[in-house]
Amino acid sequence: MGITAAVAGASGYAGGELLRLLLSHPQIEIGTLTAGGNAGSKLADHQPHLLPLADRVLAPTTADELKGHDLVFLALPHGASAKIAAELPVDTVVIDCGADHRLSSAAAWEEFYGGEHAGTWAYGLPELPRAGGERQRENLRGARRIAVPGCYPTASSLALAPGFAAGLLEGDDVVVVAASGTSGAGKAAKPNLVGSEVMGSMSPYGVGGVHRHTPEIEQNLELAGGLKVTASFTPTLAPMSRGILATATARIRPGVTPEQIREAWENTYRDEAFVHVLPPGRWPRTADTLGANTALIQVAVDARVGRVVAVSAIDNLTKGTAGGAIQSANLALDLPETLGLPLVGVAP
Ligand SMILES: NC(=O)C1=CN([C@@H]2O[C@H](COP(=O)(O)OP(=O)(O)OC[C@H]3O[C@@H](n4cnc5c(N)ncnc54)[C@H](OP(=O)(O)O)[C@@H]3O)[C@@H](O)[C@H]2O)C=CC1
Ligand SMILES: CC(=O)N[C@@H](CCC(=O)OP(=O)(O)O)C(=O)O
Repeated sequence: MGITAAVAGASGYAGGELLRLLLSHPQIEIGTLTAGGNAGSKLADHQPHLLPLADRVLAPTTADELKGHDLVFLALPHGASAKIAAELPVDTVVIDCGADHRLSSAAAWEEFYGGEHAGTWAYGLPELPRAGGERQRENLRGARRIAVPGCYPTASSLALAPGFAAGLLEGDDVVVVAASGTSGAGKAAKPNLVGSEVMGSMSPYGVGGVHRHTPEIEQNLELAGGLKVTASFTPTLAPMSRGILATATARIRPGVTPEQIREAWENTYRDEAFVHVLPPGRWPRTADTLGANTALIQVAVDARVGRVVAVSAIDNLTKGTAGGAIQSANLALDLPETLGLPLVGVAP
């Protein structure tokens, strides 16, 4: 028998995207599917696009239901995964799409999320360069507990990490402004997310350094550069269902040339299957990443102000959640990292 995977939170957006991708994964069989209040209903009531699984009945989200699989994906709200994971066998590969285990600093957790920190797991962003030359993927091979990054940190960290890894940027003045599609907020209805409020309008939220992805972006850039990073992060909501466009800037160190910047970005991702630095003059668009496990990146030097401007586009549900989760699962299970993951999106 092949590798079996359970998906907790199968009725949600992240769970639905996990299942869409797992349905075409050649080595993973889909096992138990669970939900919260919707346990007992059929998957088709929540994910009508997943026809091959339409008649599957959602089980309650308990460790007993999830046990007995090689792999468990948790696509649950923050705070729900730590308890479940603690009850699963230590040799089960558990991939948490939520935030509970992303941060290494308990103080940062308490400041931005509140409550007790549940502990730190291997961070699931394989392409992240680390000071010293390694990639984060080295920490994911054979791992049994993996924390999937937040969608904004995936886009923002991949955008700026090459400059930090090459020692070309100052860490004290990072600014990130990013726009997200509404699926980033999950399925639960929220008054500011109904169509009539979102259509034809863009709006900021979490302004003033309070969004909980801020310490995660800083943590990643610190790993890449080996120096302290402080970032100002502002998220905005865009009238689209999927996609993130992050514009990230930082001060360039004295004496660094535009050629060094270009070379650092191109060298960092030259051998990566999913992360692409576009040719000069072409800019990332969210539409070009839809449904694909890709991150598209471009970088420019704003010489007047001595800053680098890096832009990245991802699909928040694919590379930003479910695709990234499966990429990390492949590494944990010693499968080819790209197995079952789409490089090609849908257009227009
Ligand atoms: N959406 C995105 O772009 C991203 C999401 N994530 C993370 O993925 C996780 C899931 O997000 P998303 O799919 O968007 O959220 P949704 O609100 O769309 O789905 C949440 C899922 O969790 C289930 N659930 C809710 N409460 C409980 C509970 N108390 N116990 C058990 N199951 C419960 C829901 O079941 P039911 O239908 O029964 O309520 C549903 O299946 C979150 O941690 C989120 O932060 C990470 C990166 C990006
Ligand atoms: C548009 C929108 O609301 N997006 C979510 C981020 C989604 C995501 O990556 O995050 P978590 O796994 O950390 O929840 C937000 O800003 O809270």
